[in-house]
Amino acid sequence: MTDAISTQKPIPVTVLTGYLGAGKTTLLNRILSENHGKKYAVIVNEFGEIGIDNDLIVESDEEIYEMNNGCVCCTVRGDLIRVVEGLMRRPGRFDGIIVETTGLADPVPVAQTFFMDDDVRAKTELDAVIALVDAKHLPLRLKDSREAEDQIAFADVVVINKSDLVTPEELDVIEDIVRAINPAARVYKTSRSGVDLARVLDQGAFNLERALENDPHFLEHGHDDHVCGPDCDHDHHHHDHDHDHHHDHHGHDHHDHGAHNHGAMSAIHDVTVQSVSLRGGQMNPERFFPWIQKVTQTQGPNILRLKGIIAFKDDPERYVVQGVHMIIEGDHQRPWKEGEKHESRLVFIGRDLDREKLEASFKACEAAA
Ligand SMILES: Nc1nc2c(ncn2[C@@H]2O[C@H](COP(=O)(O)OP(=O)(O)OP(=O)(O)O)[C@@H](O)[C@H]2O)c(=O)[nH]1
Repeated sequence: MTDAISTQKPIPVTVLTGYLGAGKTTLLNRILSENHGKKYAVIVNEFGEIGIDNDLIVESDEEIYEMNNGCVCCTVRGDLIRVVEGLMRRPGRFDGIIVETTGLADPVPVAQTFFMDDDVRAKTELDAVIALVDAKHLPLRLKDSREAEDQIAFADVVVINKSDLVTPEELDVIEDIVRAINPAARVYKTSRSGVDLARVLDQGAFNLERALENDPHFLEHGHDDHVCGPDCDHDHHHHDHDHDHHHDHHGHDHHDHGAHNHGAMSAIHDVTVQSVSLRGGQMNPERFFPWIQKVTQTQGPNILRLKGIIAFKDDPERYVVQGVHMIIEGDHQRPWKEGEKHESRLVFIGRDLDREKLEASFKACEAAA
């Protein structure tokens, strides 16, 4: 038995990184939907406590493991090792592992995970770190977030996404910027994360030598304080330890691998980013749509990301709303399932958000009983 495991080919691991809203889940959904004959185990990590990301992943047979209680690049790294070790105990079940990190994560510690633990190191192989870039918002991001630049710098493959939102000239400038930050990466330009999957999966692209050139301490243990600090918790302002992750949807094999965050915040991460999670009942669309328009128009610069699942009164389907700064989009997702609670959830991630005001005005969009 042990021999059977030890002679197994290492499982390739793809890390999806990229700032909030750049298109990681869109790419993940393509990987899960396209007919490539392979099975992937997916590990998702998100920022914000009410677990909406998982609801935005397409239904598939794949097993999805979520880690919501902190950022994968710091507090939940031990969890990542445990999840991967658990997966390794079931050889043959899947062909690869995909890790979708939060938009605020530093990919370096995530990549290190696959070299740190002997067991994980023996059985997995970091295949490639893929960074998604939002072509429209990159210039802004480089001004306000070190994470955005770090993600590009460390990637093996950079997918410049949302090319539909910029002119061809602007897109060329974005490509130049990306190549200046990371001359070694393979770069693709897409909309809707429509890169050929053969260009992102099974790349054998992760280059340890380059990682060591960039950071000679890459393989050293106890390296955490390099970027994150041992106590880092992005969600520090407001984490209410709401562990209700709606485990039953999609019929996925969900595992809550939440690490509990203790202690003080590291000063190195972008501590100005906070999330505000709202819950409400059934909404009146005539109130909700003008409200969300107004919020994004007036507070757009501060809203790095918004996403929600809205229950409209008398609507048999769930409505998904998503946004990055002023750009929002929404659509029906699927019918409410029998017994599923018709409630609305909305998460804002950004800076200087007025929690009380958002809460009260969201509540005011509820439909009369
Ligand atoms: N216009 C346009 N919108 C896009 C494109 N790709 C994705 N989007 C939209 O951008 C929003 C964010 O996309 P996601 O794939 O959820 O981004 P993400 O990186 O997973 O976001 P986080 O997990 O919150 O960091 C969604 O509303 C997408 O539908 C694109 O190429 N063009």
